[in-house]
Amino acid sequence: MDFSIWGKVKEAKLRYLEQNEDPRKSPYVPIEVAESWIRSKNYGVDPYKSVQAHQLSPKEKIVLAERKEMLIQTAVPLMKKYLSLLSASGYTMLLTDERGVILFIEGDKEKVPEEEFGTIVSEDVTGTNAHTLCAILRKPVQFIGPYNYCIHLDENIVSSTPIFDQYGDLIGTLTIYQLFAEKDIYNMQAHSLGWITSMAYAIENQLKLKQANEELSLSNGTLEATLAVVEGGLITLDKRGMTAHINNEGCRILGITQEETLGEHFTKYLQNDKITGILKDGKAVSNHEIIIDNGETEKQYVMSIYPIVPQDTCNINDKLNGIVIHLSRIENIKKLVNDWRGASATYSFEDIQGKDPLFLKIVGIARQYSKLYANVLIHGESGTGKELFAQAIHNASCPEGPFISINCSAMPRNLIESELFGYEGGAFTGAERKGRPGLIELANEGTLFLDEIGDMPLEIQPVLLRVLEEKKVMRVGGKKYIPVSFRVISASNKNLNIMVQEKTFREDLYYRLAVFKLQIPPLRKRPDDIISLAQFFIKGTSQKVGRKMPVLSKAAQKVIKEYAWPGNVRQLENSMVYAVSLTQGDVIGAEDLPDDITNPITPENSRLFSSVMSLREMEITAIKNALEQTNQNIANAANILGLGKSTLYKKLKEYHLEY
Ligand SMILES: Nc1ncnc2c1ncn2[C@@H]1O[C@H](COP(=O)(O)OP(=O)(O)OP(=O)(O)O)[C@@H](O)[C@H]1O
Repeated sequence: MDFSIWGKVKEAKLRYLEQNEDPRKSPYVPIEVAESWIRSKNYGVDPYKSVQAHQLSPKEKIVLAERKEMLIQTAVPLMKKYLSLLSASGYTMLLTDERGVILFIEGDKEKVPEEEFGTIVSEDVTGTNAHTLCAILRKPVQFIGPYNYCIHLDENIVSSTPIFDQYGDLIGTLTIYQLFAEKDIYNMQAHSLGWITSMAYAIENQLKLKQANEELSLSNGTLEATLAVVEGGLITLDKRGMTAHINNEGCRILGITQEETLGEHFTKYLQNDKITGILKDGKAVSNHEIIIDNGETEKQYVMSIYPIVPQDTCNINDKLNGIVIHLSRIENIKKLVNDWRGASATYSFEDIQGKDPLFLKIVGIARQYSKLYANVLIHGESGTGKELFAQAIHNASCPEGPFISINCSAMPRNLIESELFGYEGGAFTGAERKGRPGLIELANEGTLFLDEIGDMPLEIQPVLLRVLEEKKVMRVGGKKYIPVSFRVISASNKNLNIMVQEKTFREDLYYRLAVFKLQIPPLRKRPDDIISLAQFFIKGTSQKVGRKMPVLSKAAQKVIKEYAWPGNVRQLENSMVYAVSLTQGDVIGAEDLPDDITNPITPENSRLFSSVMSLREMEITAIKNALEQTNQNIANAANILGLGKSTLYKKLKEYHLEY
């Protein structure tokens, strides 16, 4: 820099200030400086006033301190260090933000105006100065005193350099200035621009490093947080199969701690061919069923494995960096399946109506049973409410678990085994490719309700017994056992004790099922409940169809009280639905009740019907004959009868016929 022009610049500035002579025409004034003088004049800056800086408001200062925290923390220690190294006095260093607001000032304070954090020293306030010009030009500048717009700064020499962030955005300026009168000026000033540009460079590098570290720790934190909330176990292995990461759920599933797994080969805690496979061929595995023994229990999980490959890789075999294993509880999937197939219990103990003392005692016993996780056998005539009790017990003990109901009499014999136990892919002709879990597997952690258990085929009984004893099930055609835990509630209207004596039901299975027994009394044995139950059903039906609840006439009450109700509560419910639908007015008369209730077949009047067979009897006889002729073949019998197979099953159930 040529310091001999000092006086020439001073003169040019005075001519501009006093005679308004265009400074751009002076050969001694750089064009950027001349233009800045013109802007300063237009801003109304007074060049003869020594202190004219403004302060930010206290609130603005707080915001600024937060915004520039990282820059201040990085730059200030460096500035202090450089200043302490300078033996000569008379130096001042200034750090500003990109708008020209002071962030830090340090040095020979006696010789510079008293400025502090938050002071605005921008071009529009203090006129042309080195740091604002360097910010405008986005490059280092060196200033001789008279370049400054204000006269009182004429004796300074200043070097300013911009500071950029990692994205190339201007975030501040670094300035060093000294008084012209100081000794050794040529020598020192020649170096000062070099000092501050290298300092700014060092600040920028440190900032980049800090920012990169911050981003890394943010992304690490995000990853950790994500892995912690992800449902299921997550394990990351490197390409050699060594464990790089495992989340808490993963540890819980495997029954191990992070310390035991990290850096260890996966085979130490999880033996699986699929994992070995993907480490070799890099091919993802999705939804593979797996059984894991965590040292205490064996549980079923669904495992998916994903290869980790660089984003730009097409051929994963060459560049597998590692794999991510995801383990989720199979119960989540089963729950979904059960929700879809409506495998849940709707009734609870509150839904069981009745005030008969004997009946209430049974409800109390059932409540006790629900607290103990043991199998229950419910005996009672058809329609007495056996399933209602089963659902209530289930809901009182494990409402979250599935309630899988199986009607043993309605299930086709040839399908019962695969329905109950499931099957592996290709186990038999017509089996699905991937196989299917059975109802017992789906009942895991819930209740398996075996309705009409007396109709469970004898050949299936030992298999069911084994499942109940060993608490594990093997699918048809399968090779491995799947652990299961469920409560069996079975129901029967047949006397299983007699069936055991007649050897049509296995004794060992009977004792497994009948840990607790419930005997539901028929409706005729609790006459006090008949009218209240009838009214309960009338009310429910009227509400459903949105009409006023009709009253049960005295005559109707007499009829239903005297009737024997062979179909029990179900028959009473159906009769009340019928009566509500038939009644036009507000009263249900005896004539509104179904015929079989008002004119029951009694020993006295049965003679009238003896020569004529009822439709029901005719159907039963026809079905029996067809089954006999076809050697119990349902498909052929249905063919002979001109019925669909499912209709025939329904009728067999309805008439309680064996096949
Ligand atoms: N005490 C009761 N309170 C209210 N409703 C009842 C009661 N008992 C039975 N019901 C109703 O009667 C109908 C038949 O009950 P449920 O199906 O439980 O009988 P079940 O003994 O299992 O019959 P089945 O032996 O024919 O399978 C259901 O609609 C049930 O809600």
